Amino acid sequence: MTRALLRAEAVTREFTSRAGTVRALGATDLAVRPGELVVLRGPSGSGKSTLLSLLAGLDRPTSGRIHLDDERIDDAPESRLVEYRRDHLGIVFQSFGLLPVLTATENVEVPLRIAGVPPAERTDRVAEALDLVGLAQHGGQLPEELSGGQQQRVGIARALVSRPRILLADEPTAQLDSANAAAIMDLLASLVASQGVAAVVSTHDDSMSDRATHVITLG
Ligand SMILES: Nc1ncnc2c1ncn2[C@@H]1O[C@H](COP(=O)(O)OP(=O)(O)OP(=O)(O)O)[C@@H](O)[C@H]1O
Repeated sequence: MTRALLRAEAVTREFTSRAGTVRALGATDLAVRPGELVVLRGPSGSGKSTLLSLLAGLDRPTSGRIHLDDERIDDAPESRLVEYRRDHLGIVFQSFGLLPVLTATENVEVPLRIAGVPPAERTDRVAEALDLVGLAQHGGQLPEELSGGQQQRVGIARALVSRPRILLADEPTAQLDSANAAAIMDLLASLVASQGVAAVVSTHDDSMSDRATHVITLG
């Protein structure tokens, strides 16, 4: 079996305030390989967002380890985590995270502009990414001119356009009706398999677990 690309071992996260200590995430193991979709499920407050933040290097565990290949990222310097996010991660947001004044094409182009990809290559890669999510004909539309499901497709195209090795999504279907939610999960599952991305996706909705390679239940 291919080796795990991203691995968490016995990670926990506690937050301490004057009111006391809250255990946001109990000891959790996770491993995801290229082409796999790991679904995180569990009730509200069970630690799904906390775990995704740790995997994204946006927060650090209280105990436990996180590896990218052979490299520990839980204790890596912040400068390395910035590179890790830039070079390896695509992130899909619950509320889509699109810039309202930019068209679908321009939104998808943003990560490539930041990465300094030349204009001609940007055009090709944005067209390819919009095509992958079934929006080849909608690139000129603003987010407000698209349905919620279409906006999330733009969000997925933007996450994949930089060809990340890892895709993280925190409740990407929470703002969609059940038909659109199912369509987005099917799309994510097929893209993960076809693009060979290692994906970790959280959801409240147990029916989404059908698309998973592995399911991790928190809480
Ligand atoms: N910065 C923080 N300080 C204190 N407590 C926190 C912090 N972040 C999260 N928590 C607590 O940790 C627990 C887990 O939160 P988290 O947001 O990870 O859950 P979740 O499973 O993603 O929930 P939801 O499904 O509602 O998004 C909750 O009890 C939350 O209140």
